[in-house]
Amino acid sequence: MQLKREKRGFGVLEATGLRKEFGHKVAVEDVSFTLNKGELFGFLGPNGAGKTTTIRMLVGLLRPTRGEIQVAGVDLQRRPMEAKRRLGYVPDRPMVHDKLTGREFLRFMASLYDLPARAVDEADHWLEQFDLTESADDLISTYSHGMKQKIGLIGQLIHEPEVLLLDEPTVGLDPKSARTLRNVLNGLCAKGVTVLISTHLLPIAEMMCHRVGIMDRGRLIAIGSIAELQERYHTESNLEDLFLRLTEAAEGERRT
Ligand SMILES: Nc1ncnc2c1ncn2[C@@H]1O[C@H](COP(=O)(O)OP(=O)(O)OP(=O)(O)O)[C@@H](O)[C@H]1O
Repeated sequence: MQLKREKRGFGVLEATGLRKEFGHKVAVEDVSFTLNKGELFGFLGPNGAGKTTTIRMLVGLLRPTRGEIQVAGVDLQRRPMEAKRRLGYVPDRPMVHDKLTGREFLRFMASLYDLPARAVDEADHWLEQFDLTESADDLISTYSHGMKQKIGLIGQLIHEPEVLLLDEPTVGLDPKSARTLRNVLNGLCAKGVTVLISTHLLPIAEMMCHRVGIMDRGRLIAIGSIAELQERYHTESNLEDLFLRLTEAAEGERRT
């Protein structure tokens, strides 16, 4: 399946030569990759590797110091509005408005994307799937962290993005919600949505993702399916062992 997808090679999200400097600090250095239509991509790396910085550049919240980003063929820097309509982004800390109810928040998100009011009614199935129907008319200030994560995600689904990026999406979710999230993401990919998730949960990434990319100290040090990485590094190790081996090897090379 995966090989077929890669041969088809329809790049929906393309990053070329991304670099981000914060003052003298280089947080991201020469990162390039292409994600295909319907692909579930795991973005991995130790703390401080540059994942969030890269994601924030990919969704247009941070301007790259250098490099280009194309979303479904649209240049994010030159045509930001057009590119951003095709994107959904759920940060690790939910960006939701405490003073609104869940349903009011969804109406607000629909208005940002100029969607008709019925788009919110059509989101009822998402509320149902994430067990939020009963609390949809409660103020978000009364929601738990996990509930805020879930309403934030639904707010990013109603404009039907072609590319969805989620930073640490399972943090704060109970086991049932985490499973629902996995099923929802698999369902979106089957419909052709491209999904990038950053996570430290390597068994989850191994189970869910078609390909993974491993960041370390600002650089993308490996990218491929688990089978491709095993072949490339002549091992049958699982993703956790591969991850530790690759990131420790990069550390060793820097020391020598
Ligand atoms: N606004 C900023 N100003 C200065 N340095 C920053 C800023 N944002 C990030 N950094 C630095 O850039 C590097 C990459 O950070 P980033 O948050 O992208 O890592 P990450 O891979 O998402 O880490 P984690 O897994 O811990 O969330 C870190 O060294 C961080 O301190």
